[in-house]
Formats: sequence, structure tokens, C-alpha cells
Amino acid sequence: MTEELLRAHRLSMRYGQGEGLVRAVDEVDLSVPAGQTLAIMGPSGCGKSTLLHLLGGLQRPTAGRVWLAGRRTDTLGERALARLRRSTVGFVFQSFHLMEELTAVENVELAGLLGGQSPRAARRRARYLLDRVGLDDRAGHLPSALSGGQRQRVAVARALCNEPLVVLADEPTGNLDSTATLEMLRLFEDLRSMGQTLVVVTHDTRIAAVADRVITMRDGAFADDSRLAGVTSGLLHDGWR
Ligand SMILES: Nc1ncnc2c1ncn2[C@@H]1O[C@H](COP(=O)(O)OP(=O)(O)OP(=O)(O)O)[C@@H](O)[C@H]1O
Repeated sequence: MTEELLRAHRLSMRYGQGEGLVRAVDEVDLSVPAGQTLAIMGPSGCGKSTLLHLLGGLQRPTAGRVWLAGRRTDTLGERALARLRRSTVGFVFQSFHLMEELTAVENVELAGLLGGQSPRAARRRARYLLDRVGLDDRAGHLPSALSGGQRQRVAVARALCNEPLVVLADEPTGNLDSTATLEMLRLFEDLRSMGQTLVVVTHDTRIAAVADRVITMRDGAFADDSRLAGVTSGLLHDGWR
């Protein structure tokens, strides 16, 4: 049986109350098996980012349960949750979130150091991953000297630094031009073929088109959940490890 990496049961996130109550995520049930590439789509404000944050343990739900790599996270203490997040999840954000005063390789390396790698191992892995995302010649550059697409590739390398079980990406191409978006698309296809579990919130139908499964949200709930038959990768490949 395929391992279940993410699970949500009647997961809810509400903001405000009374007239101002917003059901950002409304009793969502979800199971994401290892190796699946899941795209979450839907109109602005339907709850995609909130759901991603709840799944990755960046936010606590107001109701319901969530499991990450078999561990329930909605009841986990802050420190244990931070540790679990660091060892199991790689995040990629629309606005990159790189440290501006660190070079590309240092940005990736820092994630490894925080994840408990030795300085040597973290540097080696950072260089390897920058090479894999096609940025070996930019390793010593500060983010300010990189294009948006290059910054996002650094962010993907950083997300992979601790060999996460799942990569969660929140509109990773939202700030990119079409050439950089296509590069990111190729990168995600590559990750998918390596069996990397990936959940991507996106408005871009090209990204969604390479996913195994596409969920469309509306008003905090799932309006459509389509699994594209026969394309689930499920391959476990050590090419990126
Ligand atoms: N901190 C907050 N306080 C109050 N309401 C919030 C908060 N964060 C999000 N919301 C509301 O929750 C709903 C879902 O927001 P969310 O950002 O998850 O949507 P989204 O689908 O990711 O939107 P977009 O595609 O524009 O990024 C929206 O109505 C939003 O205004």
C-alpha cells in the first residue's frame, strides 16, 4: 500500500465571527499518498493558501485534524511541530523568501544547517542541488543579482535541502514571466518523475496540467477533485537524494 504523507479530516479554518465570519477552509477531507503531484486551483480567496499552510503546519486549524507523515500536527507543541516541519516539508513561496544578504549557495546551505546537517554536508548538498536546478554558475551570487526565475530555482533547491517527504509550493510561478514559468514547469516535471510528493497551489493551468490530481476549491471547500488516470508516478528514484 502506498504511504499516506498528508491527511486532513474535517479540516477548518475560520476567521472573525458573526457578520464578519470567513470560512477560509471548510471541513475539508484530504489524503495525499507518497509520490503524488497535487495541484490546488480555484478563484482568489477560495482558501488555497490557507489550506496549504494548515497542511504544512504553518497555521493551526480552528477545527478538524491534520496529519503529516503519519503524525498528527494540529495538537503538536510548537517545538515538536517546527522540528517535524523541518525534517519533512520543503516550502516554496510566490515571493521566494530568500535571505538577501546570503548568496544562493548560502541560502540553500542554511536550510541544511538548520536541518542538522554538518557544514560540509550542507555545502556539498547545496552545490549539488544548485547544479540540479541549473544554477551552478550562480552559486556565489546574491539574490539581488538573480532574475526572478533564478531566485525561485534557488528556493526550490533550498526546499529540497533536507530531503523533504513533501514539497508544498504556494503559487511558485505567480511572480515569474513566461520563460521562467516554463523553466519552473520543467523542474516540477523532473521532481514528479523522481517520485517527489508535491502539492502546488497555482492559478497556472500549465502547472496543473502536469499534476496527477487537480483539486478545485470554492468557498473553502473542494468543488472538484479530478485524478488523471494512469499518470500517477509513484516512482521512487534516488536521482535527487
Ligand atoms: N489572517 C486572516 N484574517 C482574516 N481573513 C483571512 C486571513 N487570511 C486569509 N483570510 C481570508 O480567508 C479567505 C481565504 O484566503 P486564502 O489566502 O487562503 O485564499 P487563496 O485562495 O489562497 O487566495 P489567492 O489566490 O488570492 O492567494 C479569504 O477570504 C481571505 O480574505
